[in-house]
Amino acid sequence: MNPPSRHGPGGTPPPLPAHLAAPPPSETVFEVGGLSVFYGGHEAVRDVNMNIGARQITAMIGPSGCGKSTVLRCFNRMNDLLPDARVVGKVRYHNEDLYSREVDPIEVRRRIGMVFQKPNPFPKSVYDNIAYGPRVGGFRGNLDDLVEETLTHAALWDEVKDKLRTSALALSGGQQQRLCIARTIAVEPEVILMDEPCSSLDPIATAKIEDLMERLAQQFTIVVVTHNMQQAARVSERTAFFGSEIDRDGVRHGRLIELDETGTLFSNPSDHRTEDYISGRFG
Ligand SMILES: Nc1ncnc2c1ncn2[C@@H]1O[C@H](COP(=O)(O)OP(=O)(O)OP(=O)(O)O)[C@@H](O)[C@H]1O
Repeated sequence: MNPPSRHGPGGTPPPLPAHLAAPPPSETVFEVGGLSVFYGGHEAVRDVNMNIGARQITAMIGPSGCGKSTVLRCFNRMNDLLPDARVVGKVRYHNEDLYSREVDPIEVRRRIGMVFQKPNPFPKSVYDNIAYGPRVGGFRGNLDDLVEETLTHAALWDEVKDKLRTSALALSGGQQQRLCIARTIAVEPEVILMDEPCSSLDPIATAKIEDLMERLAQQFTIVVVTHNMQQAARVSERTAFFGSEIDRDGVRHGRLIELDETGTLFSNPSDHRTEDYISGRFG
């Protein structure tokens, strides 16, 4: 006997109330329009247009030198720190111009944290790596509690709870990277940018970071640059594929070729360059 249809005796779904019929509008955190970045006279990446949705992982993939890290650094104005870099176009964060004169880049980097390719803990104790940012930010609560909560959140507490006063540099590479992620979330950012966070780690340490990323994405918006396509496929909801083009005068610049839901981008890309890259024919 067939189980009773959830749609009622006729099997036809009743129409949904209007307010449920449309998918909820997803919140956009970053809106990028006509973004180009120059290093001196060299246009590293040209005319990028993309949106980043809240509380999901967006991966940026593509061959070396096509501008992924350059674009990632635009999301928290890290390119400001490079004297030669010039950013043209629009980067809006919650509908505010991130590059407006009124915006304080230090506050931008607190709200939009960054984790780098090579773990770079401060040469301080495990405890102080976490406590440093909140202390500088004037945190007035119980620091011990904050350190424990943050390390627990970063899935590191059990491994380091007896080493809180030990130098962070004595931890393994994978632990150091999770400590750097913990240090980033200790100041309660909204966004975490990750630039190839697993490239120096072994597969077990990589798996732990990927698990952590998935858990953190329930609370934080994550944008990750990765060379590892499997990693992009495993962790991200959306993937941006960057490639490059050569203009008439023979100069190469990076381009965003395609951005889509990760499943679609890998199974049914709309641009042949994406397909060539993911099938290993290029890059
Ligand atoms: N600080 C810099 N000064 C000058 N040129 C730079 C700088 N950083 C990057 N570039 C150049 O900008 C272009 C894009 O580099 P970027 O590092 O953003 O690419 P990428 O896609 O992240 O590469 P990779 O995957 O190798 O990290 C390259 O031609 C690179 O040489």
